[in-house]
Formats: sequence, structure tokens, C-alpha cells
Amino acid sequence: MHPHLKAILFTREDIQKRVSELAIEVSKDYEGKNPLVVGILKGSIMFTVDLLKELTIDAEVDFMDVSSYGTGVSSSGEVRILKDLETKAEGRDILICEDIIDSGNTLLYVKKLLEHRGASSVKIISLLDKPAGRKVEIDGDYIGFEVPDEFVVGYGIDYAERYRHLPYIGIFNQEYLIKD
Ligand SMILES: O=P(O)(O)OC[C@H]1O[C@H](OP(=O)(O)OP(=O)(O)O)[C@H](O)[C@@H]1O
Ligand code: HPA
Ligand SMILES: [Mg+2]
Repeated sequence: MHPHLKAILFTREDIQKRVSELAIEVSKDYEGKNPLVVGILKGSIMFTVDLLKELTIDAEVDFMDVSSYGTGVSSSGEVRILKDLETKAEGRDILICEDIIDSGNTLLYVKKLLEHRGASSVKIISLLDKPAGRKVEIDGDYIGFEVPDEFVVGYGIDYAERYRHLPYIGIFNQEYLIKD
């Protein structure tokens, strides 16, 4: 385990197993459709790629980069688009692919935006859900795991851009917070 973590929540194997289960569910629900999977950079990189590899339906992928955390551990509430989709959302069945739903600010913003652009349907898949963090009303349609009210990192998820490379997900030890 990385020395800056307090505990491991989900091992590489736990994640692989759950991603496969989610891919089966998604493939069944989107049978005969050609969904646009929208990965939200950067936290969802590993999840988006691993999920795509296991889908048994035709799917396309595109990415949006949105950010609201900076170097802190709580959402600023202000969501900024750093990179927009290259694909037209209009008329598409969109599956937003996220790593974590915490306050809900990011997903509420992205979901509303894609609906506004005329998507036929917009659903959310998130590997993690932290219900205790919620500040706005939004739910995922597919959730991998629920997590406690702790700051988690690994498998794409960062604290101040660190720990994304870890193949497992754990609880960040806040003794290692960067103080400025
Ligand atoms: O529900 P919320 O409180 O909005 O938090 C969830 C979002 O915050 C994190 O992204 P961040 O803005 O840190 O950017 P990153 O994905 O590049 O790390 C995470 O990857 C989610 O996208
Ligand atoms: O628990 C978290 N960890 C890392 N990034 C996050 N963004 C929202 N919640 C979290
Ligand atoms: Mg982040």
C-alpha cells in the first residue's frame, strides 16, 4: 500500500470484477444501440478504458475535461469546462462515465448541459458513489461501489494530481495534505 494511504478500499481484483459486472449490465441495457460513452477527465480515465474493453455492444467514446477541485479536498462548486466534446450530443444516447459522485456538482452540470444540447438520453455510470458528500440532487444509473465520507484516491482518482496511477482505490491520509 502507498504510504500516504490510511487503508485500501478496493483492490485491483475487486475493481476488475465489478467493472465486468457493470459492463454486462450496460451491454444488456443498450443492446441494439450505439451509445456515446463520455469519459470525464481526468479521474475517469482508467474506469472508462476498462469499461469500454468489456462492452459487447457497439459504442463510441469521447471525453470532456471538467474540473472543480483544484488542489483542495472539497468541491469549489464552480465547474469549469477545460475541454469540450468533439462529438455532437444531439440525438445520441449518452452514458457519462465518472469515477466518483461526491457533491454531485460535476455530474449535475454535465448532465444538464448534454440534455440541453439535445441528447436522446443521458445516463450516468460512476465507479464510486459517496452519498454523504452530496450537495445537489443527482444519482447515478449504474454504481460500482459506495464509499464512506473519506477522501479517496487511486485508479485515476487524485489528490492534487497525485496517486492516479495506483491500480487500487484507498483512503488518503490527510496528514499528507499540501498546506499553502
Ligand atoms: O461530485 P463532485 O463533488 O463534483 O466530485 C466529483 C468530481 O470531482 C473529481 O474531479 P476533479 O474536478 O477533481 O477533476 P479530475 O477528474 O481531473 O481529478 C472527480 O473526478 C469527479 O469528476
Ligand atoms: O474523494 C475524492 N477523492 C478525490 N477526488 C475527489 N473528487 C471528489 N471527491 C473526491
Ligand atoms: Mg480530482
